[in-house]
Amino acid sequence: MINSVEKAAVLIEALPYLQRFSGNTVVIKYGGNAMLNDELKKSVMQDIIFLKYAGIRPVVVHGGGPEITGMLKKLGKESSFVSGLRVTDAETVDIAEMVLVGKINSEIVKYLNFLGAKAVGLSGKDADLIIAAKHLAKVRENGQVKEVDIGFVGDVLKLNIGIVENFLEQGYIPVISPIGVGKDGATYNINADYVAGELAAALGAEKLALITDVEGIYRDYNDKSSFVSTLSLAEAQEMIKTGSIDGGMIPKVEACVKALAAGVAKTHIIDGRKPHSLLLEIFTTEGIGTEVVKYRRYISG
Ligand SMILES: Nc1ncnc2c1ncn2[C@@H]1O[C@H](COP(=O)(O)OP(=O)(O)O)[C@@H](O)[C@H]1O
Ligand SMILES: CC(=O)N[C@@H](CCC(=O)OP(=O)(O)O)C(=O)O
Repeated sequence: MINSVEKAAVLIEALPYLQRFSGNTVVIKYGGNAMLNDELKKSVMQDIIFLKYAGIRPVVVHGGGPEITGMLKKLGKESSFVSGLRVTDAETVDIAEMVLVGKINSEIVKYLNFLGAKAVGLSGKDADLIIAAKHLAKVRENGQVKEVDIGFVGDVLKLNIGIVENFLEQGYIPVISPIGVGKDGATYNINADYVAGELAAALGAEKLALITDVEGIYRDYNDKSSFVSTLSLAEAQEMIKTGSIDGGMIPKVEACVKALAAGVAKTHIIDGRKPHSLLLEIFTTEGIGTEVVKYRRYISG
């Protein structure tokens, strides 16, 4: 057990971060792989509430990939992914919407409210928050990049961010599902990382934190000693090019790139399997995940 002096030291270590971030917006992407255990879910929810009561304005974007895959499986449909994105036919987009908006979003909202927040759920359809356009997946073949149609998968074309700003002004925690609506009237399934990156950019957030189920980024995913705690934007982009960042990590890094380019100060990839990883990353000097920053010389914090 830590003694009272050590307890006070932990609180004092947080002080400069509380001073710096109070009043600022932090976009948190809560990935489906970090929702699979009830204890950890509780720890993420508590961390979000902590941020709120520390004067920060949290905005939550959630995923739910494993739950969508599970529901599709129950209905006899196998899932397939191209460059980390789900191949989404008309039936799949309906199921994705039901799982994301009907189940996961409302569970998160319920949980945050139970813990003492005022949380409100939004899908990209509410007040036309997320206008989407069809995404063409990029596949590398024999050194060439090819575009592939993977169905009702969307990119964020435009965010009508006013509804989120209004809720933030009124003290709510907005909880957003990655479902968008196209100008063609179709519903689009959007990777939650992309939505989080775009929201962080549009809100002028201080930070983007992507909570997932790996420690952070490895230079070589098969070599766990190759963990990197800080990456520059250019290094991260190079790692996508060379293939050392692959699969579900691609949209995360692309989201970081989008946010950093728009002026977000720091982006973080955090291990949701570690209790209170969000608080540790934001309020301690060392942090515990990978931070992706515009330039490596950025002063830590
Ligand atoms: N270089 C890398 N470092 C860390 N993870 C990587 C890397 N390359 C690919 N990945 C993969 O990215 C996954 C995280 O993405 P994903 O499973 O989509 O998470 P989430 O559901 O949280 O969005 C990791 O579990 C890992 O398999
Ligand atoms: C197009 C696409 O891939 N959409 C994702 C949306 C959910 C998501 O992003 O969930 P995670 O964050 O848990 O991976 C999907 O269908 O799985």
